[in-house]
Amino acid sequence: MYKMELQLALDLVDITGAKEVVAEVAEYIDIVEIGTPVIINEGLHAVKAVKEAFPNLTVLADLKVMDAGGYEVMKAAEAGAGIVTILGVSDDLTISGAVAEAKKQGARILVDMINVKNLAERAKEVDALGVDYICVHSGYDHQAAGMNSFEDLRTIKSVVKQAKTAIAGGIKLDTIAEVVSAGPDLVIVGGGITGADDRKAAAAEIQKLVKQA
Ligand SMILES: O=C(CO)[C@H](O)[C@H](O)COP(=O)(O)O
Repeated sequence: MYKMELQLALDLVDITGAKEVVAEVAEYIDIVEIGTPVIINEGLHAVKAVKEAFPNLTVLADLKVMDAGGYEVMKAAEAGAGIVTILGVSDDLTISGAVAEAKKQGARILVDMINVKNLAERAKEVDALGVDYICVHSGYDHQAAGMNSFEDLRTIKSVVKQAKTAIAGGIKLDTIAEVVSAGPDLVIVGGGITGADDRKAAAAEIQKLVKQA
């Protein structure tokens, strides 16, 4: 049965803060992302700590790997990551190395298409490499310039045949309905939950819309 998933992205916290936020909203999310800034600051210890504290949640390590795909995936999976991110702009060898290692480790690969220029063409290529998710993403710098990835989601949905599709970047309560109606398999929300006055209520409301899809 088709079931859209919700991922909480944690970017601006340390390990203690990450565990506090997840404790508040765990019942509403399917996947918890340990964001790139957290891993830069804390290392893969953050992935390990969150997985140990919430063993029933899938933990995504947002490593945004660009090279040495197999090695990086191995280390993240050993720390407890169920999903690891690789950049779509990486070489095919990096992506296929990551996919092969993920298979060995029982983990999955999400390819982040941030800053990919030839989106439809690259999405087709990445799909053929056997990745699990292909994610369109407006990063913080794009968001600050008023951009989003809603149209990009439609583009990849029209060409991707095997992988699940995902969307990230600035999704909030006021845009979640539009995102959901475009039909991604995975919706990634960071600040829309972590920056809300009532994080639990925001997560509950976003989850409701995601699960109604
Ligand atoms: O990967 C990221 C930034 O590079 C973020 O985790 C992603 O954009 C989701 O966070 P937000 O909803 O706050 O934009």
